[in-house]
Amino acid sequence: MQAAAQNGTSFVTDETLSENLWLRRVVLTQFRNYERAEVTVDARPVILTGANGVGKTNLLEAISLMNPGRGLRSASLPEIARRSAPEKPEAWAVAAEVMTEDGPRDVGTGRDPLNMNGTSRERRIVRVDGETCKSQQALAEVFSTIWLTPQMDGLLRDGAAGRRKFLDRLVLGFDPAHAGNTSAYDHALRERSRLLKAGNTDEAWLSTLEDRMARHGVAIAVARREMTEKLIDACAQTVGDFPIAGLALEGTVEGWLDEKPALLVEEDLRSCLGESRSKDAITGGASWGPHRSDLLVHHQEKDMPAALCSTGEQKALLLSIVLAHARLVMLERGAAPLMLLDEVVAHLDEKRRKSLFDEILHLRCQAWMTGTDANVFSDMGENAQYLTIKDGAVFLAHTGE
Ligand SMILES: Nc1ncnc2c1ncn2[C@@H]1O[C@H](COP(=O)(O)OP(=O)(O)OP(=O)(O)O)[C@@H](O)[C@H]1O
Repeated sequence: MQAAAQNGTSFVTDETLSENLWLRRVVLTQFRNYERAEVTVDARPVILTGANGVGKTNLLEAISLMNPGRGLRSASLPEIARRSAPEKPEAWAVAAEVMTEDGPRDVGTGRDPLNMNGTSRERRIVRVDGETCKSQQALAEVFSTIWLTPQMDGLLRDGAAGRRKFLDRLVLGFDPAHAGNTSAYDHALRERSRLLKAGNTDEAWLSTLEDRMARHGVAIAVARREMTEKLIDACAQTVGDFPIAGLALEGTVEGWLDEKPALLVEEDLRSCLGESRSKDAITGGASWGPHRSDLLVHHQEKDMPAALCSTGEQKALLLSIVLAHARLVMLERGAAPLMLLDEVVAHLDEKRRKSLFDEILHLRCQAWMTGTDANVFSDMGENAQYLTIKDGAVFLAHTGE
């Protein structure tokens, strides 16, 4: 496999490249349109083609679920189960063999047939190397994944929630504990809102929840700040034909961290939450905390906020950030993250497409890329492997020219 960028200027050199990380086998059971499908591949990038609706995105979604969170569609557990009317949605599972520096690892996830209640409290099962794990964090410890999908096209234009989620996924690539902090914070925030809305003034319970929000919230803000700082440097060294994305993290808690140590910021957040109870009881949510922060993105060369850029320019900015992140993960964890690029390539012009392929090959990243037309991937030649999907089965298509 080719290991050097042809015309990129990546700061990841051949000396810093080490073992790569890749999926060798993925098995889907009762997952969306798949009754059972098995895919075995090598370390090269994977090109997935097929007609509309054959299940390309579903396969990427299955891979994305082998990470903490709700996957690339933010789906609920019952929604994913294969609907084969008149039966009701049931259990589903995804399993994979991941090749890592430490050898092959087995990861798996799915809906627990013994605990299917369809409520938000239902949790998916996570298994790593045959052991059932207490939290999804165990998945992030094995490998990290980053994705871009057509649903993310409005990410730089729409509300801040999507950008926070995007940034949190980038943080996870470095810090598996971030998954625990975000879910503990969200849980405490929801519980506090519920109590306040119900007019409950139980001081001890509210203080406990606000203490949790302060501790996990400041940990989230610290991690997001560190990630943004690293990304600012990495984005400045963009490769090939991608624009430089200027980044800034906007948020009150992040601002406090510029001025004082994390422990004092925790105290400030705790007391602000305590003081805003009556207001929050009326407005819902919480007036303070990292759930109100935003990742601001700017097109440096045009000196233009990303939201005012064209759809193609916004996509190029997002890819520029994702590639910068992959280079950072490569340097810090020794292997680039898995990349899931759904319907991304067809929308790039030829120069950018080539830059993307060069960087993917340079980083030895197993990128899974989908499209309806295999021709747009022809520059990959034999550096990639080609799969096609038909009638719920995945086949090896051809080896590229
Ligand atoms: N829970 C489910 N059970 C059965 N089928 C489902 C379920 N959820 C989605 N599907 C079906 O899976 C099919 C494949 O969807 P998917 O989004 O993966 O297609 P795709 O190949 O990416 O298509 P496109 O090229 O149009 O983006 C769709 O026809 C959809 O209706």
